[in-house]
Amino acid sequence: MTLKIEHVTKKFGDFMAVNDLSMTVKQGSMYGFLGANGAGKTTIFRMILGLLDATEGAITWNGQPITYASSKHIGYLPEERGLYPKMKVADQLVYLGQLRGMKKNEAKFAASKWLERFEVPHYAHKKVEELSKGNQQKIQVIASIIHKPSLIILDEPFSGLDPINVEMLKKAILDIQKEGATIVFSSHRMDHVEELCEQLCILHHGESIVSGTLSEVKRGFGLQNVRLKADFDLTYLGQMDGVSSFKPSKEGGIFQISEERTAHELLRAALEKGNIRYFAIEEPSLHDIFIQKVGENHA
Ligand SMILES: Nc1ncnc2c1ncn2[C@@H]1O[C@H](COP(=O)(O)OP(=O)(O)OP(=O)(O)O)[C@@H](O)[C@H]1O
Repeated sequence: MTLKIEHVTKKFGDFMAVNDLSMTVKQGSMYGFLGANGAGKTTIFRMILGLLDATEGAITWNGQPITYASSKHIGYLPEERGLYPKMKVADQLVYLGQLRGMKKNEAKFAASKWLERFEVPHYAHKKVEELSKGNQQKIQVIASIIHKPSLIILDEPFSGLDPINVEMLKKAILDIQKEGATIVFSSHRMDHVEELCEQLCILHHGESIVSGTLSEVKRGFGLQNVRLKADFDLTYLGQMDGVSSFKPSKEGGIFQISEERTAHELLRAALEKGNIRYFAIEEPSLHDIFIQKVGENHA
């Protein structure tokens, strides 16, 4: 069961929201979409789910387009959260579970299990509107996974959650993946994608500007970071041959380099000047890659 997106384009009138996007998400993997506001993430999710028609191209799950009939096997956390504010939490989860083919008892059991897991069992009999935004978000996440879907699409699942709840949700998502689900999510947080996803794509104005496994993306970037801390100002080293950029930090700075020998030259040059307190060659973070690639493609 593979999710395949093949040469998909979406136009709204003359506006190109998604341009010739192709990708394959393997069964049981976790795929992350990164992109600035308006990059096209939600539009792609809606097309995957069949809520929007692609202008061109095809999207299939297990070889077939997703339709209402297959929706029992799909979980979706929409960007615009859509719970019934006046309905009680447990009643709502059971109702939504039943809509996706669960028996009432099964849905009740699953609802209480997830409410416990997300540490909100005491809200079961409260109306959704009485909950804080973050807790409503947790209920909405439960609503999208309660029926044990095999494909789960989460549009910014971490937004609005505090750090404790972010960790709780990450762990839950990883456990669901371990049980075999394929998970696709969007986020503005690079670290979440870096930590969770095997594959990712950076979208910019509806086009994929970087995609692949995390290690392919990092290797393909071609630059590494050298982090140096010293008792003196390192700015002058930013001019050295082989250094493509220098970012000063509190006690030193980060140099971007394309060849490892430049790292050793930097260290040697710095040691000639004075005392070095820290030296490390680091792979680029997704944050570095995002900033650089989106910057290069900025229209
Ligand atoms: N129904 C629509 N009609 C016209 N334009 C639309 C429509 N839906 C989306 N767009 C446009 O398509 C582009 C992509 O929007 P989309 O919501 O997919 O972005 P996104 O990456 O999810 O952004 P965000 O991170 O802000 O949620 C935007 O420029 C948006 O204005």
